[in-house]
Amino acid sequence: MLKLEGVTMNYGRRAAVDDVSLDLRPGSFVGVIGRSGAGKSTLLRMINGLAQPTGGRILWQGQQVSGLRGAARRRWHARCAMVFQQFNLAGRLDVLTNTLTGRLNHVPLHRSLLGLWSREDRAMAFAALERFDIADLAAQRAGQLSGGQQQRVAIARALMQEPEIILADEPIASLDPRNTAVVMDTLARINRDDGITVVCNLHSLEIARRYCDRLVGLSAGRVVFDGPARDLGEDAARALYGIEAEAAAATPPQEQPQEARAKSPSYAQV
Ligand SMILES: Nc1ncnc2c1ncn2[C@@H]1O[C@H](COP(=O)(O)OP(=O)(O)OP(=O)(O)O)[C@@H](O)[C@H]1O
Repeated sequence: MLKLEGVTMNYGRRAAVDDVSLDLRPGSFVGVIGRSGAGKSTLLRMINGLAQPTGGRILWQGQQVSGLRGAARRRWHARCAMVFQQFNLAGRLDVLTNTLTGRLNHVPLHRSLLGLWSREDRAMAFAALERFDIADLAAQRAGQLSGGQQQRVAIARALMQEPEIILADEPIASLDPRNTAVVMDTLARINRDDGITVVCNLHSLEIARRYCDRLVGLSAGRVVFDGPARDLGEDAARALYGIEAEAAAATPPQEQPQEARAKSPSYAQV
């Protein structure tokens, strides 16, 4: 169980996240929704430990994971992987190396610095890439891939951590509708097949409704909705998104033109 107890993040006198208490069941697929600035990213960053709450605490399986330092914090990072909107891959490195960096918390530093990955780690990385239909891209530079391919590499890298939770911060915000479906299907697969808890910040209400078994709606840092997607009525959704309601209800935006699209012959592969 991931438990948040009165979690708060103040920036100056302003609360980005305000007294949030939640119990998230292991193996669930939770969508965090709300308008821009509602506190979604801050909430995920606090769960992962990239930011420390100014109030309250976060527990995983009964153990406090907020306020950790040093090795304990690094161990929590390994169990709680993060996927970002902009993929955060090393664009000049090949796909296989990017994927292997997910093992950094499992191998001695000198081995990773020298690129001395074990045969087992390499096999694991190939298996992860194969699972997401991108093993044929293993030798390509990550920066040459399409957005959808890069996000699948980022998810493969996250899996290499052998995490219990994946936190995805707007993972589809830079993708076109087709890649949006591929990436969301990938997250749904690892949630369903591996039992990994997925907490996903989403701007699109339609996508959140389609994929998540539970929605948490934030407004000005506070939880204003918490329940199954089917319980979120149109009026509540409109109140949650305010003037962004039309955009949130629509299908996701078109992918931004990418440098990679022109350069990479593999773009057509998705
Ligand atoms: N490092 C920071 N310093 C000061 N204020 C911050 C910081 N990070 C976030 N905020 C503020 O906290 C509030 C919540 O931001 P956050 O990024 O969590 O929202 P969000 O719901 O993820 O928005 P978006 O969908 O636009 O990414 C915003 O008002 C933002 O300006």
